[in-house]
Amino acid sequence: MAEEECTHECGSCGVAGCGDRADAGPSTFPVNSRTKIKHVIGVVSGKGGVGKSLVTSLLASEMQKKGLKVGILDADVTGPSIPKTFGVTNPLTADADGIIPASTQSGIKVMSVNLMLPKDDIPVAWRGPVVSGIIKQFWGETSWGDIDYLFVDMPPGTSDVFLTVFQSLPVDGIVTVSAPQELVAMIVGKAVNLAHDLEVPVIGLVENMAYFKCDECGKEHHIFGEPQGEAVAKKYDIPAFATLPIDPSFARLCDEGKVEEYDVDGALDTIITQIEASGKPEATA
Ligand SMILES: Nc1ncnc2c1ncn2[C@@H]1O[C@H](COP(=O)(O)OP(=O)(O)OP(=O)(O)O)[C@@H](O)[C@H]1O
Repeated sequence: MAEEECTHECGSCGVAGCGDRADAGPSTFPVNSRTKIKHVIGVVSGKGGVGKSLVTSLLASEMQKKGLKVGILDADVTGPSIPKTFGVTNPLTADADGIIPASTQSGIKVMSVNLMLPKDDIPVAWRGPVVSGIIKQFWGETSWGDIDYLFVDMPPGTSDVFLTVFQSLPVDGIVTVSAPQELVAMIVGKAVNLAHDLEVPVIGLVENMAYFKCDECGKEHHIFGEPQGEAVAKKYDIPAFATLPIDPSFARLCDEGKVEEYDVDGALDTIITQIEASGKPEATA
């Protein structure tokens, strides 16, 4: 169910995305004067640890390599991993116009709560309304500049952050990430159905860790069971589908903060083509 239990006391309620609010709907949160974001793409997974942040990072890197202007809003506020994946450690700064996002080696702009903490191992244990407030700040108080595609790395599952982002930011569509286990596919179905409830198009499905290719025999082994992403994509009418292998170099490059150096060798092209094809003319003016 997409709806929160509503007390109808909007003034004291922090659930920014509640459908009963008078100000509900896309673009509820304004942007600052130095921001022009054309398209917003959410990256979601029904379950943690399936590679959602990796897929966000790879999609962003691939689109940046194509010459597009790309940003990442790390909405996984309690488990932020984007700065580490890109090796971004500089603390955020601000000027009179707003917060200045960090920049990766290739120029992807990044906003993440980890860039606001004095040490990156300090835990963030905040309730939903506070987390929603942070996302609002990342969206509205950041001087993003010109961005063609802003990727929003969502927390896993379908928490109230999901509602905040999808009802309050002008999201063009979502890319969902799964791994081959049946349970994960079932949980992805929940995220897809919620996106449908919120009228957010599902652009693509990436089945991560679909196989492991043996260096010696060249055979593909299905470590986590038979891939089922294609069937899941068909079942939910998701227009683009892609797979990524289990590749130890992903983990190594993420740990070293060098994810931009990975060459996906066209593996995400179907998703990228669909992202480019399905964008609304313009998300914010
Ligand atoms: N295909 C892969 N091959 C090898 N390692 C991978 C692969 N995909 C992800 N990993 C590794 O698994 C770990 C979890 O990945 P990631 O952080 O992207 O997952 P997540 O779904 O975003 O997790 P959470 O939702 O809990 O934040 C990372 O260390 C990442 O490098």
